[in-house]
Amino acid sequence: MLVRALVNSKTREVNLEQLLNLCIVNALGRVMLGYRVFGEGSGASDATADEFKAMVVEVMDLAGIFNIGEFVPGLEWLDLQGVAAKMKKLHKRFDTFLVAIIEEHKIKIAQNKQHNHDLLTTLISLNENGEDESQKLTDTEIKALLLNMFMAGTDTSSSTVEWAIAELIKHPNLMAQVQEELDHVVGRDKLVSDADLTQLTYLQAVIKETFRLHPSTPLSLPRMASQDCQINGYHIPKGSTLLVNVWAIARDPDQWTDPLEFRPERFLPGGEKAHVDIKGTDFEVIPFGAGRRICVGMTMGLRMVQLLTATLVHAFNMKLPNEILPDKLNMDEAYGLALHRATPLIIEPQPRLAQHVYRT
Ligand code: HEM
Repeated sequence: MLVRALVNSKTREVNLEQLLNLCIVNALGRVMLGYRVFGEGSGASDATADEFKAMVVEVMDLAGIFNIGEFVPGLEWLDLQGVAAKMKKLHKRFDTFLVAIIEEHKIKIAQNKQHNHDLLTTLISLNENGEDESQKLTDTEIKALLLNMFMAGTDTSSSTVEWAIAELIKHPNLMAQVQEELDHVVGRDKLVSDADLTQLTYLQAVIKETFRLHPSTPLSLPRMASQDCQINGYHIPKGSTLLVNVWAIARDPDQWTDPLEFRPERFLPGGEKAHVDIKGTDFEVIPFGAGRRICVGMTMGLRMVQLLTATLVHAFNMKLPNEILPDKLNMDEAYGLALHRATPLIIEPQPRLAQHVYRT
């Protein structure tokens, strides 16, 4: 869908983030619901997709606001910035969206038309066939689970791909190395597939470096101390909210040489961090968190980011519009719970594979 949408794009300039969001929600939709959520897959603009995307972005922005009421509990009821009121409104919009999806699924199951082994079918069957009451999920719990997965999986994955592509455009020599590796491993007669990923060592290093410099949830997700404890000599009272600054940890000059430089080689054999992975066991880079509440979608998220980045770089050369030079590309970050680019990445894609590849 990604390649088709870019090749068929009516405009020369493409807003990559919008398109990536659509692809990722559709990929999550296929796992969770058994079908694509949006569009017929052509990548054409879709009002429902835009509405969903707007809701996800709004919730991330609202969650990232420094809400005075959360830090001065006496003021919470005043909702001075209107955050709670906006959240409640948004909740209603999400609820309508999800109720429609669940009802449609139930009808299909009742008519025996739901043959996929998707997550929602499993959740509904637990709801209906759970052996005792404690095993049954309510519709509210199912809605919460779906929302949790869609929310946690969409923006995080799409913004990482967008940062990876931006870094590669900014560093044409690195882009050339990734393309060379892809041409060597995959060739120019077909698209890269899931099965090729393990052989794409340089691409994997690029993705790790992207997660290091641009972790999609820079303060991870808030945790609450369940009991009084001491961390590094600091007393943490029970009930405190704790934020782990994943962004700062991965730029710590005591841990990383030239931490602000985008340098994938550090993760390659012989590099300073050759044995460091990003899956929660090496604490100097933990974009998916760590421990018992580590991201549940890590494997899928990582796979999507690798495959989408590889597909874009393999299938297209990418130019910036208006003759902007690569080294002038704006890399500023926007403020919010998720780490977005301050300005969306607009590209002019130019196909670079054999023509027949784009017709499949
Ligand atoms: C690039 C992609 C992703 C990144 C960087 C990411 C990052 C994170 C982080 C940092 C956390 C908090 C972990 C902690 O508290 O230690 C988290 C939690 C979570 N993620 Fe992801 N995530 C990604 C993709 C996904 C996907 C694709 C899904 C679903 C299919 C997903 C579902 C979740 C859920 C449900 C939680 C909450 C887990 C819990 O505490 O119960 N994530 N993610």
